[in-house]
Amino acid sequence: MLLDNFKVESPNVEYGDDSITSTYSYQSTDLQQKGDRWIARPTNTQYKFKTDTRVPKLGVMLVGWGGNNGTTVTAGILANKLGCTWMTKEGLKKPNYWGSLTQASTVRVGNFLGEEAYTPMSSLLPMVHPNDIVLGGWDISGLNMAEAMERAQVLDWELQRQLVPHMKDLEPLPGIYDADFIAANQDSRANNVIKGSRQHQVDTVRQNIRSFQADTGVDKVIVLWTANTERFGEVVEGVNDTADNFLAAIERDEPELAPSSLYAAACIQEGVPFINGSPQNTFVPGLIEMAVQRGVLIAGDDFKSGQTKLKSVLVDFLVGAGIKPTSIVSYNHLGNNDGMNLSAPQTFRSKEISKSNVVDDMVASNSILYAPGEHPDHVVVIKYVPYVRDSKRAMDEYMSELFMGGKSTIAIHNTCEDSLLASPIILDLVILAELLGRIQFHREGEAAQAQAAGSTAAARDLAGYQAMHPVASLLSYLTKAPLVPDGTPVINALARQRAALENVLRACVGLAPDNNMLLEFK
Ligand SMILES: NC(=O)c1ccc[n+]([C@@H]2O[C@H](COP(=O)([O-])OP(=O)(O)OC[C@H]3O[C@@H](n4cnc5c(N)ncnc54)[C@H](O)[C@@H]3O)[C@@H](O)[C@H]2O)c1
Ligand SMILES: O=P([O-])([O-])O[C@@H]1[C@@H](O)[C@H](O)[C@@H](O)[C@H](O)[C@@H]1O
Repeated sequence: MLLDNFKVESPNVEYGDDSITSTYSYQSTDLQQKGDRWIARPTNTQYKFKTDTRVPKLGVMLVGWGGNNGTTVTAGILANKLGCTWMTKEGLKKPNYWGSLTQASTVRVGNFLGEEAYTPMSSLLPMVHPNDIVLGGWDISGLNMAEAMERAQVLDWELQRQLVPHMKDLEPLPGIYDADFIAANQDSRANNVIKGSRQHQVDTVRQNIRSFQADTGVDKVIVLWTANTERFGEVVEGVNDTADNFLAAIERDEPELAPSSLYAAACIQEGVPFINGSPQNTFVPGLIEMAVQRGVLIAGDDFKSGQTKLKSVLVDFLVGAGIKPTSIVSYNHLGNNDGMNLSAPQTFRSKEISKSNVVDDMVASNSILYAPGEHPDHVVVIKYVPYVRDSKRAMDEYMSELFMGGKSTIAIHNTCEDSLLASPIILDLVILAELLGRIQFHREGEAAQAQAAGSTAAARDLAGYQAMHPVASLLSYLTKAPLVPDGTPVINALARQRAALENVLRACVGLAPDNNMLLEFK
């Protein structure tokens, strides 16, 4: 059963005019080693959460707006907003937001008279609705969104035809272009670029953001990178290793500053969240320091949309079942511009890294199966085959060792329009990033200590509440290579990632995590 009108009544939650406050008892475990024995002590920490329930008018500026993902997410929002339907050989199609965690997934609330009861994830806390998002952005290719949507060849023409009048006047702003960071085959489309020094480029992007907010009247802006995958940038001492060095390096026009990092620097200086949907190391140490100093949300890297998303489920299942994956080969070919850009070794390497590291946490979780330093063979292959366009063909082979010397081979073939997988993820990233910006918390005792210590206003408000850490690891479910605060665990297992996000949202309305024990029925 689906509960579409849902509210928690509890002494632990209060629904106010502009906020929801909750008291949450966070259970964890304190581990200590005593000789050759480990002692686990359950802990119980009282948290208070406060969620501002005033949902803003959200503006989203996409870097790479004219790409397959950018045009598809734009078209998807318009089709839903306009209620477009279109006929195909399979019959009438209607718009939806399937593939979006926030818009099309549910959360178990409990059991009613023996029937499991669920509510839409979007009903847990007030969130931006995708239909209300105002889009803009930059692209080094000057095509308007209607022309770019046609170039992308993702959506049925019967739908595109209806959307052309609504997209032909959507023009991408000139982008920051540096041929050294993407494949040479992208140069021919770079006809819409910001000329001049890197300082001028950053200043221009900052002005673009301010003008977009003023012209559209949006309350908040979030910028998301869905432009081409860049090569990994070098971390250079004195250039991009600290916030101050990064800003000075821009002024000196240092060449080893990637366009994606320049956009991010512009956003962080404008106090605008920046999300990286590609695998390159946009967030060099200097940018992370800048974001943390200024309390600006950053998140990434690389949308987790298809082959890797499945891998973060399958390997978790195998290792969790005590089966030992020993060889993982992930091959795919695709024919879109992303695939063309990835046909260059330096950009492919960025993607190879993000697609390969996704099993590390699961392998490390089971030392019964794996000796120290042991891990499965893991190969990633991506080939560019123009004919298949956006319809990626993924073939995976998982070999594992079983009971008594047995072997298992799982072979998977997976065909999908890559942009139809990524577009809902783009929506989730911006909707959840906006929501996280409205959630504050404090731990028992900390608020008083902070107030006594006269904590800086930026760190806490008068009631002692503080914002979530600017490095938004809660968005890990949506990324292949989760960006996490220094010294914190990188979790790739999809079920754990989803549980972390869902349980924080539940805590904000005073609901405990779903422990799945169903003791009432045992
Ligand atoms: N399923 C998916 O589609 C998926 C999954 C994970 C990651 N990604 C990543 O998302 C990104 C976009 O994918 P896509 O299929 O839309 O690619 P695309 O090539 O169709 O679109 C990228 C767009 O970015 C523009 N661009 C490149 N550099 C730019 C810059 N510096 N400034 C502004 N615009 C710039 C290009 O002109 C192009 O229009 C890629 O990096 C891809 O690896 C995609
Ligand atoms: O999300 P996923 O399917 O594992 O990975 C995808 C790759 O397989 C594909 O080759 C690439 O073009 C996409 O950008 C995406 O990264």
